[in-house]
Order: sequence, then C-alpha cells, then structure tokens
Amino acid sequence: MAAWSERRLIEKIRQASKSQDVGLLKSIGDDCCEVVARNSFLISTDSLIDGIHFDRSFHPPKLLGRKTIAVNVSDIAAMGGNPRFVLLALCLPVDLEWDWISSWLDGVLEILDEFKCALIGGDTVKAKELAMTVTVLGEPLESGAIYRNTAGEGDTVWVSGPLGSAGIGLKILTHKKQYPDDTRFDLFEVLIGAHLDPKPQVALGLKLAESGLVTAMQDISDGIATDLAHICKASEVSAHIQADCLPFLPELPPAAALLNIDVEGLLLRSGEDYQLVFTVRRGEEAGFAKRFPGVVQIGKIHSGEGVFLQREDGTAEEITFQGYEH
Ligand SMILES: Nc1ncnc2c1ncn2[C@@H]1O[C@H](COP(=O)(O)OP(=O)(O)O)[C@@H](O)[C@H]1O
Ligand SMILES: Cc1ncc(C[n+]2csc(CCOP(=O)(O)OP(=O)(O)O)c2C)c(N)n1
Ligand SMILES: [Mg+2]
Repeated sequence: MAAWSERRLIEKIRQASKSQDVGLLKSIGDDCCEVVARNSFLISTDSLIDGIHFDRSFHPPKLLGRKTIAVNVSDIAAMGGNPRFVLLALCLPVDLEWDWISSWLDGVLEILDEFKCALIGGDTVKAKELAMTVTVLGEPLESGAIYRNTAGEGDTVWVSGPLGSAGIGLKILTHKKQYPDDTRFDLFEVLIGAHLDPKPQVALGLKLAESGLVTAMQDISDGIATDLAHICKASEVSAHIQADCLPFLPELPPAAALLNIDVEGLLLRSGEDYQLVFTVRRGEEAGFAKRFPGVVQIGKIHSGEGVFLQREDGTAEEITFQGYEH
C-alpha cells in the first residue's frame, strides 16, 4: 500500500479548504493565515496521540478525523462560543498509508463543514509516532463567554446529556479486539458510536450562553468527577451531586454487566462524553429543563471546596478530581 507524501497531502488539504468565509483574509499557502477579529476570539489547542487517545486497530480513520476536530470544537462549545477557524499540526510516520491519512482527512473536512468552520493552516512533519494537534478559534456571543470561575452558592448543577457512554464504548471495543467473535455486544452500537464519533454540544452551548442563566460551564473530557471539580476549584465553591440523578443511556447497564464494570464509576470517571456540565443561577432552575430538552439537574453548589456524591442509601463520598488520569 502506498505511503503518504507531504506534497500530495497538502495539495488535498488546499483543494478542500477553499473557504468563502468573509473573515478570512489569507488562508493556506503563505507563512501565516490572516483572519479578521470582530470582537474577541476563543482559542484552544489539544493533541491526540496514537496509543494514548486512540487505538488505530479499531478506530476507523474517517471517524477518528471527525473526533480529532470534535474534541477541540467541544472546548469552544464549553465557553458558549461558535467555532470558526481551525489549524492542524500533523506528525506522521513515514510508512503511514495514504489511504488511512486520506480517509482521516475526509472525516476532518466533513465535520468542519457541518460546523461551518474553515481549515486555515497547519503543519505537516515526518515523525516516529502518529500525533495530531488541533488549534481552534471560536467567537463568543456579544454578551461574553461563559467561564469556569463564576459558579455561585445556591446555583444548581446540570449536565447536557447521558454520561459514561463513551467510556463503556471504549471497553466494548477493547474487549472485541481480544474476542472478535463475541456477538453479545452487537446491540450496543450506540455506546461504541459515543466513543468513536462524539458529538460536541455547540448548538446547546450557544443557547445556554444566550439564556443569560448559566453562570459557569465546562465540557466533560475527563469525567464529571474531574471536570466539575475544575469549576468548583476555579469558583471557590463545592458541588454536591446526586448519584440517582446522573443520566445514562438504557444500553449502559446491560453492557456494563456483561463486562463486569461498575456503572457508577463509568458515569463519574470514564470521560470523553463531551457533554457539558454547567451551573444555573440560583432561583432560576424552575422550568429550565422544559426550556432545554435533554438537560438534567444533578446537584447544587454550596460553600466550601470539593465535589461530593450523595447516594440514595444516605452514604456520601468525596470524588474531587477522581476522573480519568493519563
Ligand atoms: N503546555 C502548555 N502550555 C501552556 N498552557 C497549557 C499547556 N498545557 C495546558 N495548558 C493550559 O492549561 C489549561 C488546562 O488545560 P487542559 O486540562 O488541557 O484543558 P482542557 O481539558 O480544556 O483541554 C488550559 O488553559 C490550557 O491552555
Ligand atoms: C487507546 C485509548 N486509551 C484510552 C483512552 C481514554 N482516554 C484517552 S484521553 C481521555 C481523556 C481526555 O483526554 P485529554 O487529553 O485529557 O483531553 P483534555 O482534557 O485536554 O480535553 C480518555 C478518557 C482512549 N480514548 N483511547
Ligand atoms: Mg487539553
């Protein structure tokens, strides 16, 4: 199978990236790109490394291309912004097949198109290991971005959708790698999809920011135990969440039972769901779930520090920063 070549790859990127964006003065092909700043930009960068962030043996390249952009766009969603421009830095082993990187790029371009986001530059180098770094620029609403450090006592804590799906999805894929003939997991495509092709909550993030009722927000990449702890630490408050309020898909418990994995641990600690966790200003929680279908109230902000889980049986546990660790 043919290996990739730098000139061919950059030509494919250049051809595919002819953006009509009026804010784009200079795109791919010069020392820098040049964009017009209307107000301010939200700017974030994140890397995906072979063997750490993905397993090429089961991650289809096109879906990995989508995920590479999705996890970065999710950081813009978490600030209540709109992703506009992306830079792509690629470290590629010399023997990487052209078909693989070409499909990966097709996934990148597909999701960028879905978010009306333009690829405006990057870098391509030969390297020992496969790694991709994405930088994304987004625009906040005129009313401003939503930060992590502005949750207040009496605010309620919410999540945008089911937790633990991506975590169990990864466990299923890892199991199927070892036992390819185990057909018991064929019913759990939705969980596998949550790992392979996560959906960043851009539209919801914008609506939440627009509502003026959300005091702090963050995306869930490392699990709520860690990501809610970021909000608490930055805001100098504590959060008390209810175990029986944590939302999950109906497919999760039977899949977890087959693999003998604890459901609560998946919901709190597995990460990569790219849902939003956010706080709603005190006294504004009534009617909030009706206004934003799918969002779920899971707890409340108090004084003090840390994140605490309360169970139905009356037991409580501190879970501060107990999410995914590299
Ligand atoms: N190598 C680095 N140099 C400078 N800033 C960094 C570096 N690594 C992380 N940061 C900053 O630390 C903060 C937390 O990073 P991270 O945990 O990766 O956030 P996220 O979960 O949103 O990707 C961010 O503001 C990020 O820009
Ligand atoms: C092969 C493989 N092993 C483990 C994981 C699980 N995993 C890798 S990174 C990660 C958390 C998110 O990554 P990070 O780089 O911390 O994102 P950030 O918080 O910077 O957005 C998880 C749950 C995976 N996706 N693939
Ligand atoms: Mg990061």
